[in-house]
Amino acid sequence: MRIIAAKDYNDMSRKAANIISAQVILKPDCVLGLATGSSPIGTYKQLIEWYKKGDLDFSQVKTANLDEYRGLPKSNDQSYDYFMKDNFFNHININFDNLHIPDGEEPDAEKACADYDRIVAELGGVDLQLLGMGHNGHIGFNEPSDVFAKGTNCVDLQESTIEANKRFFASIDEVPRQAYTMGIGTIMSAKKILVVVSGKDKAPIVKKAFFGPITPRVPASILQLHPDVTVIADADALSECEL
Ligand SMILES: N[C@@H]1[C@@H](O)[C@H](O)[C@@H](COP(=O)(O)O)O[C@@H]1O
Repeated sequence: MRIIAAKDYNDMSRKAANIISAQVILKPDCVLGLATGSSPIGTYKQLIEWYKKGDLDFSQVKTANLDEYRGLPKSNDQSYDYFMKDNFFNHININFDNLHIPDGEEPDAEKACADYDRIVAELGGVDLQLLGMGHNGHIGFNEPSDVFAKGTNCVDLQESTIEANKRFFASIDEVPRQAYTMGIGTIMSAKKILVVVSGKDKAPIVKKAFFGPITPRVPASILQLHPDVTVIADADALSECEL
């Protein structure tokens, strides 16, 4: 695991965008695993800027997103489908047929999860997986648990996650209670993983996840076992670690 110290959120975002750009330049038809949340927004902004300058071509890139709220229509501005279009896909020359996100509108959880596992398998796996991390160490929406989930699964969101995400909804009652998420097994099978993390509020979990014991109680801790993980964290997020 490489831990790269960034000065601040913008520096973290530029460094992460550089790594994604290199992936797209080296393999124009790569499969990017993408994430939502506030952590990767700056990375997407930077990639859009470089695309607009003519430095990047996404026309052959395929994507697979980590997760989606169960039961939220795609048209809802808090769905991850909407988020990805709004923050990234609508601004680059990506082919919309090549975009994949778990189907939050599919009420049959077993079907939604099996379909998504099949889609990711058909893509031939993920070349570069971008990840943020929740305050409890969740990746995608894989919440702390007794086991590491292998494939796509339907999760009950923890109170702390609902609390953290309520800022995006009109009220806490509107935050969905469940989500479909790519499993830890699938995340771990990505060829490369890039984690972006920033802010003082993430400092305790950064220490636990990347320097503590590997346990499903801190889902991101399993990344310590992956052969090619780069964590880009800003000074605040690293403030409790001795590097
Ligand atoms: N499902 C997403 C995760 O993929 C994301 O990593 C996490 C952290 O979000 P933020 O980057 O806003 O702290 O939030 C959500 O719960």
